Amino acid sequence: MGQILSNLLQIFYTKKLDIVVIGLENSGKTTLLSVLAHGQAVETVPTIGLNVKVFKKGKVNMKCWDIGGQEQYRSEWSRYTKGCDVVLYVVDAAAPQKLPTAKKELHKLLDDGSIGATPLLVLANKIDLPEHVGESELIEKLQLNYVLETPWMVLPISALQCTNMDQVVEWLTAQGK
Ligand SMILES: Nc1nc2c(ncn2[C@@H]2O[C@H](COP(=O)(O)OP(=O)(O)OP(=O)(O)O)[C@@H](O)[C@H]2O)c(=O)[nH]1
Ligand SMILES: [Mg+2]
Repeated sequence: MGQILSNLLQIFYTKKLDIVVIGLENSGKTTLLSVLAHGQAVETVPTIGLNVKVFKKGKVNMKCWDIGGQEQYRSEWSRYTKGCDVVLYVVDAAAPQKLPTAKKELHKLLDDGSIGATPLLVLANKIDLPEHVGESELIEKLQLNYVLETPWMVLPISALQCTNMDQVVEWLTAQGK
C-alpha cells in the first residue's frame, strides 16, 4: 500500500517539460545535452536531422529535441518550436563571424510567431575559449533588446567544461509544469 501511494505521489508530483534545442551547426547543442543527461561531454558528430534525449532533473521529466543546425535543417526548426514548452538557442560565443547568421535565423522564428510567448534561453556557449563575446555584446549582436513578446534570458556557458550547467538546470526546472 505504501509503495502504491508513493508511486501515485511520484506521478502526481512529476512535471514534464518539452525542450527544443536549436542553433547553428557546431554551436554545441549535442554536447550540451550529453552533459545535461549524463554529466559529461562526449565526442560528437554533426547531427543529421534530429535526436531526442529524455532525462529527469529533480521532479521534472525533460524531453529534448536536439535539431541539426546545418542549413538544410533550419527550415525544420519552426515545426518543433511551435509545440514546445521552452526553447534553448545555443550560440558559439567564440565564433563572432557567425553571429549575423545566428541573429537572422533566430529572428526569423521570432518574427513569424514560431516562438511566440515560449520562454527562450539563449546559451552563449564555449566561454572556455579565450576570444569569446561577452553577454552584453551578444545581446546587441543578436538584437535581443528588441524582443518583447518572448521572455528571454542569456546565460554564458561552456558545455565542454560543464561551466554554469547548474544554472541551466535551475532555469529548466523552474519552467516545469
Ligand atoms: N571549446 C569548446 N568546444 C565545445 C563546447 N561545446 C561544444 N564544443 C565542441 O564544438 C563541436 C560541435 O559540438 P556539437 O555539440 O556537435 O555541436 P552541434 O550544435 O550539436 O552541431 P550540429 O549537430 O551540427 O548542429 C564539438 O567539437 C564539441 O566538442 C564548449 O563549451 N567549448
Ligand atoms: Mg548536434
